[in-house]
Amino acid sequence: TPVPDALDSSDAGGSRVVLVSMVIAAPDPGFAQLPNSPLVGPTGHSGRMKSSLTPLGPPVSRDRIITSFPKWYTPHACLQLKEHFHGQVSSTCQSRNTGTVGLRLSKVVVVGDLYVGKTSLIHRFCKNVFDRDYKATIGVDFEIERFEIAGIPYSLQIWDTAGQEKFKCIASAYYRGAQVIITAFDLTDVQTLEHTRQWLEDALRENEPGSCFVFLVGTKKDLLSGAACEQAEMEAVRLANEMQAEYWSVSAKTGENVKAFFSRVAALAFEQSVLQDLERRSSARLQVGDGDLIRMEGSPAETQESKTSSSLGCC
Ligand SMILES: Nc1nc2c(ncn2[C@@H]2O[C@H](COP(=O)(O)OP(=O)(O)OP(=O)(O)O)[C@@H](O)[C@H]2O)c(=O)[nH]1
Repeated sequence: TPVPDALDSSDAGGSRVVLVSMVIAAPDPGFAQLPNSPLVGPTGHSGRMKSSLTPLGPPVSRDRIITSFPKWYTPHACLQLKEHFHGQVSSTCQSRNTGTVGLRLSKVVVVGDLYVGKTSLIHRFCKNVFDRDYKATIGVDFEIERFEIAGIPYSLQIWDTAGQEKFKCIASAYYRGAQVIITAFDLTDVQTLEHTRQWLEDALRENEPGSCFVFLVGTKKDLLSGAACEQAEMEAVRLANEMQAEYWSVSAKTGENVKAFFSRVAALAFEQSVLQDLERRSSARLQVGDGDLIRMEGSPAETQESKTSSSLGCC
């Protein structure tokens, strides 16, 4: 999977211009390009891979430490109802036996119509800022957020994509390898909710079936009264269930639910990464340890036959 590296980001005529280039593929989609890896050059922009990402860097900030499993927003549209980490994950973390998970950057892609507030949501979480002025994203941009989950370092690489139709082809090149897809819509604009289906379909097309967690996020919660918000949420929850997505309402302006939402994203992605790592390691052990595991393709009779004919054909 090609790993894009943002090179430059600047303001130009009310747009955030982000130039991107491709660098050599990472071995596994979503797997960490180590921040100090020679594959990643200096970027000089907000999405730069900071050297502080190395395990020897400074500790993560206190509000990125997750010790108990973060709760859903509504039980009517959530990916998991449980309130604790998976037992196997807890014990693996306690024994610090999480393999490569601590070096992992899980890819999160944020999609949705223009002006719904994707950039604002990411900036509120990553930089704790809110900008009232609209600057359209051109292409893509990313931020990296470091967490400590159940005592293990973990990072999310959060991709902000352009909502404008004319940039869709650039943005869609970055959907691949996503562990999490966030489809955002504006709670005050029902059309943007309707469009989330298409955004999701486009993002899923670039990924393995069943490999992504999907979130549906209603933005600009501060602009709605309680009753209007409830009405909009009802529609959104119905659609979230159709999409098999977890639903959240947030406000980048006030910060409401923003941290809780990304903590939930990080915890779900982390738990899945640990479980996948355990599975990978146990199947690797089986293949190395079990002498019977060199399997022959086809039935024994076929195998024998092909062996015979091949040896007959040989001079
Ligand atoms: N009141 C309010 N305004 C918001 C909120 N989030 C975003 N906005 C405003 O909505 C406008 C669009 O926000 P952006 O974050 O740039 O939207 P975007 O989805 O990234 O847009 P594209 O980059 O074109 O895809 C800006 O003027 C923001 O200030 C919010 O939570 N509350």
